[in-house]
Amino acid sequence: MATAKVKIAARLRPRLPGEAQDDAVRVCHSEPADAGGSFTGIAVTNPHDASQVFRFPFTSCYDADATQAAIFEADVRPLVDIAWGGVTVTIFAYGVTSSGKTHTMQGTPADPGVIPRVVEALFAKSASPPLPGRTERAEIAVSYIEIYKDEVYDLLVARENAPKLPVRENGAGTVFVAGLTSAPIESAEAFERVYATATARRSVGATLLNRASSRSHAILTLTTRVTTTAGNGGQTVREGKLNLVDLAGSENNKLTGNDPSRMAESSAINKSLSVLGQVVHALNTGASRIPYRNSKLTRILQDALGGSSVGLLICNLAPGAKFRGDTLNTLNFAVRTKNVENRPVVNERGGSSSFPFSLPPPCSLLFLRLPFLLSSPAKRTRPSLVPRPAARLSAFVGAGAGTSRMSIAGAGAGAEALRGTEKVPPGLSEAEIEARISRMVEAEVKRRLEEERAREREKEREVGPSKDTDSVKEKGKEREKALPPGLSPLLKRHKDLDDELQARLLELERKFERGNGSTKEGTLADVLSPVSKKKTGRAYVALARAHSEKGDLQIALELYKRAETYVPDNVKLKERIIEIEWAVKNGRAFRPSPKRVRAKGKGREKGEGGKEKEKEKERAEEAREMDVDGAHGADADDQMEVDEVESSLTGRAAFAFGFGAELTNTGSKRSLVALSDDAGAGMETPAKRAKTQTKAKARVVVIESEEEDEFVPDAAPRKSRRRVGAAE
Ligand SMILES: Nc1ncnc2c1ncn2[C@@H]1O[C@H](COP(=O)(O)OP(=O)(O)OP(=O)(O)O)[C@@H](O)[C@H]1O
Repeated sequence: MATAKVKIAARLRPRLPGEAQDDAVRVCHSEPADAGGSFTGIAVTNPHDASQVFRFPFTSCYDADATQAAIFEADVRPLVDIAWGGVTVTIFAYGVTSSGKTHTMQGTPADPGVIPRVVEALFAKSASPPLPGRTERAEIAVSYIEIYKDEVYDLLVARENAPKLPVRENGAGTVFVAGLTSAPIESAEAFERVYATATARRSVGATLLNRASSRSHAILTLTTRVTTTAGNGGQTVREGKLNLVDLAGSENNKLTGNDPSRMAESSAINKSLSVLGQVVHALNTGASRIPYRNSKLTRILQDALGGSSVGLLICNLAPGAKFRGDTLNTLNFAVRTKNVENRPVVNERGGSSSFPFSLPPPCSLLFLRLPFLLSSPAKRTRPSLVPRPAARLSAFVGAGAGTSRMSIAGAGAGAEALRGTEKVPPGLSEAEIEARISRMVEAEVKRRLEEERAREREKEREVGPSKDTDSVKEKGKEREKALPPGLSPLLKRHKDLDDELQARLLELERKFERGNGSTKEGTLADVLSPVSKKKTGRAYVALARAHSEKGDLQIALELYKRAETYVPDNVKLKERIIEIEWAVKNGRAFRPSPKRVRAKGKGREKGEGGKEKEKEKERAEEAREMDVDGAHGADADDQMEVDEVESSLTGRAAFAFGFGAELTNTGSKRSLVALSDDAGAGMETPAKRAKTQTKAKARVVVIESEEEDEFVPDAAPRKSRRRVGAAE
């Protein structure tokens, strides 16, 4: 079956009144490129080094002057034709808050966006005459949901009557929203009325960046069913679908000025976008488990990412340095999404079609005549299409016929192991089933890690004198002895790394030297708990740092990339990788690592010894600065969960970076003070925010006076750092 990659279109919105004019983000159309040839795409000046420009090549790029019609004609209309032919098409608008997603998808009555234009195009198609000798009957229906704080609501139903809808999977593996209404529409005008009423129900709120900011993800689905009757009476039915998705924007809570209730929304938005980034990352790295189930958004969009849909990602960009960090995240997400491959199928029944017929989801077949605009909602019927839990679980653990995406390292055997461990009584809720599955996976991973450790210990016993000593001190000495030359001083300096982390470092170093890490790690990372992933990522970062200190940039790069497998959302890590890649590619020395900027006079130690101590702390804390954060040890799991949530709440953590960006040098300069705008997002309580603001002020002063500081770490204080500080 043919594959189709997700297409990307990038659109830069015009400056809004009050926004500063600068060239930080530019649309380039066939501009001369350094290596000859021409470049079309988006160019962004590196926030940390004005002499570098990141280039993101895209064939479809729209600058601030581009019209809604231009985007529709070039990128959307061809997809309408495809959907009409019986294929599922998903178009989603993605970008930071206030970047123009709703403007692009919805538009205004005077300047309609993608959605009204698609509807108009569908009705134009239904009115066009069929081929000679045939008759054609077209039916179009709409459904419309919003995902608000990870709950699904039907926007075609008045909110007070709209329950949270469950997301289900049918026997064919198709994910659908159970009980969702699907309203037939007879004309573009009828659609306008339904759409206007439904859109007014969408959760919208004011933030500092957008007076009408979407607080939910909205997915409008247009289902088309075209029945063609040939002269001999033979009939074919083609059913296509257009999912038009207006995602809520990732939010930097420093810029949005969100109050606590907005922050709760923001948290849900950023979390689901983070999962979206993880899904794309998992698809790109060929992971055996794609985390679709980690959010309703990704579960519902499953078909669009790695499924049977044709996809278009409209990447909305806000102009200027203020949004530059988010713009880079958006573009890197786009670069990664560009590599996601789908396998579209044509949904056609009857006749002599040579295409495979795939069963459409039950809801889209309903074409319910809905009384929702006219009569009492109590009379509405919501057919339950919920499969029996036991059946779903058996598919989940590999018993079904090819419908399961879930597997753990080692596939079949693991599935067997899981199957044997828990029986699922009928009548369990979805949440209970999920919880059981998580427990089983965790248990299985733990078992495997223990097995692996036992094997390692066995091997060590075989090859040399026993390293099993009673005291932790002696263990440490053994490790230092076993380290490759040049690394022992590193571990000495890293006194604050706990015993477990040191063991990991050693283990990872050995694995790396043996060159057997990569493929296995890809699968391990799939199944490790978030806490374990973070610990492993942190170990890799510390090791990478050691190699970069020795000047082994290539090895350091490799190790940083491995760290990324475990912590794919870590923005600072991605930035580090980009910087080293650039240094390696251009044969340059790697820049000094980012300094932790401290307020003058606070915690700063004088003299050479003080400086050295400070430097050591910086080295030891790099893993934490990389946001591979958290306290150490078994008792720290809660803390790490908190840190993980905090990290996912920052808009910057929400996206998976890719490395499609091409870096070039320019001679442009910019003010270092402006970095404070890009310094990253933090999701803070009011008390924490007050502290952060105080720190941020101090930081700006330091930046002005320390010209060599190019890197500003997140200002938000982290509990793990405080804990380390207390131990020092
Ligand atoms: N291409 C454009 N031309 C003119 N105005 C635009 C354009 N794109 C966006 N805008 C304006 O920018 C503002 C923010 O746009 P919009 O609400 O579409 O952003 P958004 O990405 O949907 O934000 P959020 O995620 O907060 O909902 C609006 O006032 C909108 O009218």
